[in-house]
Amino acid sequence: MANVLQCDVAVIGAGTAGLAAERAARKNGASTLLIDPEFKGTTCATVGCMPSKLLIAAAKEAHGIGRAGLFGIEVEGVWVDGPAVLRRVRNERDRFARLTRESSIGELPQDVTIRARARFDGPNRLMLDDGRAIEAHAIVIATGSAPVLPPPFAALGEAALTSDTVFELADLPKRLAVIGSGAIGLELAQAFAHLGVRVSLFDKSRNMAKLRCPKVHASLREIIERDLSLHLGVEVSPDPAENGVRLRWTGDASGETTFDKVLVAVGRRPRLEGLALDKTGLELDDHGVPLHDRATMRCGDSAIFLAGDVAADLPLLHEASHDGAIAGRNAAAFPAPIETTRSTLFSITFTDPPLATIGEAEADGAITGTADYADQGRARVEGRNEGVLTLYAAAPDGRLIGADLIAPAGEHLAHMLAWAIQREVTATELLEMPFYHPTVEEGLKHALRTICAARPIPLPQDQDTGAPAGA
Ligand SMILES: Cc1cc2nc3c(=O)[nH]c(=O)nc-3n(C[C@H](O)[C@H](O)[C@H](O)COP(=O)(O)OP(=O)(O)OC[C@H]3O[C@@H](n4cnc5c(N)ncnc54)[C@H](O)[C@@H]3O)c2cc1C
Ligand SMILES: NC(=O)c1ccc[n+]([C@@H]2O[C@H](COP(=O)([O-])OP(=O)(O)OC[C@H]3O[C@@H](n4cnc5c(N)ncnc54)[C@H](O)[C@@H]3O)[C@@H](O)[C@H]2O)c1
Repeated sequence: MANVLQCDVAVIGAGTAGLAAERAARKNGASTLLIDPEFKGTTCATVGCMPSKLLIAAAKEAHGIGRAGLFGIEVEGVWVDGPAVLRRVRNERDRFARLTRESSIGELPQDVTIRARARFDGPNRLMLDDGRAIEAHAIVIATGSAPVLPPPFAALGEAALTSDTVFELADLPKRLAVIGSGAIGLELAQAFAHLGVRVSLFDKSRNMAKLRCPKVHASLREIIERDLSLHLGVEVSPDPAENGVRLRWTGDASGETTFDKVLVAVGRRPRLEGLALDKTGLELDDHGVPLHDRATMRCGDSAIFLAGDVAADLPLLHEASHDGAIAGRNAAAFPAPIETTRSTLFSITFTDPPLATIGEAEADGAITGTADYADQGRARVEGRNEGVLTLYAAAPDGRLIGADLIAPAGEHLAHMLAWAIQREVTATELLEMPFYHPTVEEGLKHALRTICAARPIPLPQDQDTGAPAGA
């Protein structure tokens, strides 16, 4: 039996979710094993959040210099050193990955980490690719997700990039096609465009980033079309060409052009292949993902839990980390279920300006209020006067339930709104809060007052209903 390891909780996958699950299970008194073939650091640090934000940071600097003329500042002789930009992205990325390995992974107790690939051999038993087996009281699956690369793009070889390979480029391409206008497509297409790459962005859908508010979508479209060539509602087919790729598109528009590289950002699939889920007896949904309860992350009435992107609920970093904490705690407490209230749904896409979707858009009798940032005081001062914010509130009291926005300082506005929505604050109550002048937060007042006027809901007593210059 030397080749059979025993533990209370086995966690498959040492990404953000798996590390959180192992930590939570151990903190709750369980003996744990954490299995990963590589332990190379998380997707976030190696090929996800951090390298993408590093590229965006470089793009922001380059774009800022281009805007200096607006303020009467002339800058000459500027050029983008592509290899240097990408070197910094990789150097900083490698530092984040190393710190993750040294702290989150390196400081785990001895004998917790198992360097192997796992698959199920029964609901409580795993087989490892090194020949060993693990028997566990409960098991957490935290194997993450991988980019989808449809066969016609896979056939292009090195000319087709995904988020796994794009940060390895030695230099910026001259002409780049980006397929998919979700979070990855929008962020990277705009960043490359701001770094001087000629970018075309394609999507088969007419709606970018699954946006709910048509006004916010129209504003996003206007902003994106300033930077690059946008083709929505098209089917794209690629062919290899000398030194690149020939793309043809048909649908709402048609055309063909040659690009040096194609970045494919058409979504990510949960990494479930090779896990032999058939040995678990779990019920799967249409996409092969085990049915599970987001309040406990437990799959049916089994001792198996999901955490992170593999659950395919909300493939976001803070959700992966929360999933892991919930799954690990519940796995340690198994079979006693501990229900957790999930936080307000919330995603930010780091375009310039940032785009965010928060909470719910629709409810019976939902009221909306919109703020336009095209002429908002502080936004105009900064030369960043563009964007739209739509707030959703529930009848009858104007409780805030959601928002869609693309706005200057949008990531900060989005946090403030997500926190207010989670606290079930009403439009009246938010208007009672102090608003400093001149700030982009003042732009919210118009949307909040529109919501109050729509019902009508009382405006706060003793508050001026006017507006200071440009607010
Ligand atoms: C380009 C990009 C940008 C992003 N930007 C953001 C952002 O700005 N903000 C945000 O919130 N989110 C962002 N995300 C999403 C975020 O990175 C993910 O939601 C998060 O990293 C998922 O973590 P995870 O633990 O589920 O998966 P991972 O970190 O991928 O961990 C899964 C682990 O499982 C291991 N594994 C797989 N199969 C097995 C097996 N059979 N046996 C053992 N181990 C296995 C893998 O080796 C891996 O270590 C971005 C993603 C991408 C791709
Ligand atoms: N800032 C962030 O939080 C951030 C950043 C990057 C990624 N992420 C996470 O990573 C996930 C994956 O990102 P993503 O952008 O790859 O996926 P996505 O699901 O967000 O968007 C994919 C897009 O590709 C389009 N598409 C699909 N097939 C296509 C085809 N054949 N031709 C043309 N268009 C096609 C879809 O219509 C959709 O608009 C996101 O859902 C997000 O959760 C988050």
